[in-house]
Amino acid sequence: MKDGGRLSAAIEVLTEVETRHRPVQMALRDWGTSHRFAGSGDRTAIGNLVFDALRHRASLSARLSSDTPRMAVLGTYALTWRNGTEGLQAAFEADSHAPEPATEDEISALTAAADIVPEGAAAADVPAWLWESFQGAFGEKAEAEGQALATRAPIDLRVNTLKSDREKLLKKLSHINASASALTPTGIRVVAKPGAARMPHVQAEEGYQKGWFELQDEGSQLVSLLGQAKPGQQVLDFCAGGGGKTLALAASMGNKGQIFAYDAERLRLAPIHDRLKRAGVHSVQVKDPATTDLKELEGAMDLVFIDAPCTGTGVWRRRPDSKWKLSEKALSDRLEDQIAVLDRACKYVRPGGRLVYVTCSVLPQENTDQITAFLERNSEFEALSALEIWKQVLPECKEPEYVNERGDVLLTPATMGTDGFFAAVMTRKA
Ligand SMILES: C[S@@+](CC[C@H](N)C(=O)[O-])C[C@H]1O[C@@H](n2cnc3c(N)ncnc32)[C@H](O)[C@@H]1O
Repeated sequence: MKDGGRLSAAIEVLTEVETRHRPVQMALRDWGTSHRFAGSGDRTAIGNLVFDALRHRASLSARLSSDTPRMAVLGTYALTWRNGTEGLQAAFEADSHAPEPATEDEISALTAAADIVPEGAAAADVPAWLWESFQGAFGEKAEAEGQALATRAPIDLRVNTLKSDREKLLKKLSHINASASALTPTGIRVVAKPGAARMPHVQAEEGYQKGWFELQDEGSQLVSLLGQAKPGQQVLDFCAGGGGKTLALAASMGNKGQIFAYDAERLRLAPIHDRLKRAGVHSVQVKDPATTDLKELEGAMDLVFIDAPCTGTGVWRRRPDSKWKLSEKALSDRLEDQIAVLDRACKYVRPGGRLVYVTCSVLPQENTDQITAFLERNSEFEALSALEIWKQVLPECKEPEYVNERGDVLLTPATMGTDGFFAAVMTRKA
């Protein structure tokens, strides 16, 4: 396919996503199934156009004075991908599968857009109703933080130290331009490429199949380390889901001790069994909520790790469609979930043990405010400084820029090059 056909496909897919509210991955997959002639390069280019259009949906609408999927895709190709209106017109002319050629009005809007600088929520590509929260979190840097959340994310890998080491893996992965991560000692990064470029399929690598590494954002790796999980400890991963943090905790513990991996939704736990096997982890007991309660763990855990259900505003780079789907109702539901999870999970911490609360959100309501309210409700817990723990476990690493009075930390793409992650550490008074 040429670029004209790819533009046409991207408009079709984005229309499906926006008018029929289809999940973007599903809409892309269905398009691929009904257009079998499209090669993998075409699918990548179409996906990149759709994802980039979603990442910059608000700023494109403001700059182009149009909300249509067609203009969002044309704007992505001409402006974000820097092909210009000439490049766009050339793509129309060179391909009989191209969409309807751009009208004069469309070309003038695209030309004028180069000089239009949106402000506030639109400049930051943040939904307008969340702009106040963004400003609360970041003040003057709110626009820059929103813009960083609208960029493409790298592929981050966590070296599984139970089976491999970073030097060895970097050699094995040199053909995909993998390099050592800047912040974590066990991280490997493949930087994002622009335009229609394809990222490597790391799950096809021998090292992935053999469990030498896991796919995990560097921010997620860093907050896992703040648990300071040690060999021989008793740990409850209370919102274990697919087990990303469980695996990181097991590696920190050198496979020694016991991790109980629990999640309220048993289906979310399903992938964990294969992942544990592949990673060679044998220190984890999966606790199925349908068949077990956690009574015997009450007051007995050295560490309870809460990777809380949240709005996921910190991972908008990877899921740009979720940014525009998020509603006030969903935020208030997640806030309720977080209160329930904190109040339930804290019962399992032994006196003197630790409670770690993590979200992949940057909103103060889900982070600082949630911990302030928890500490007010539960006087037997007190805060520890996550920043001080950061300095102990990551002595070589740059420090997070956003740290609240308690020492809770917030990582962001703009400041740390990671997804957005918040972490607070507390202890049960002995
Ligand atoms: C952020 S996800 C966990 C991701 C996972 N830890 C990982 O690293 O792959 C949050 C999880 O919390 C779970 N959850 C929501 N409410 C819960 C509750 N009341 N008790 C326990 N888990 C809950 C959800 O099912 C979801 O799997």
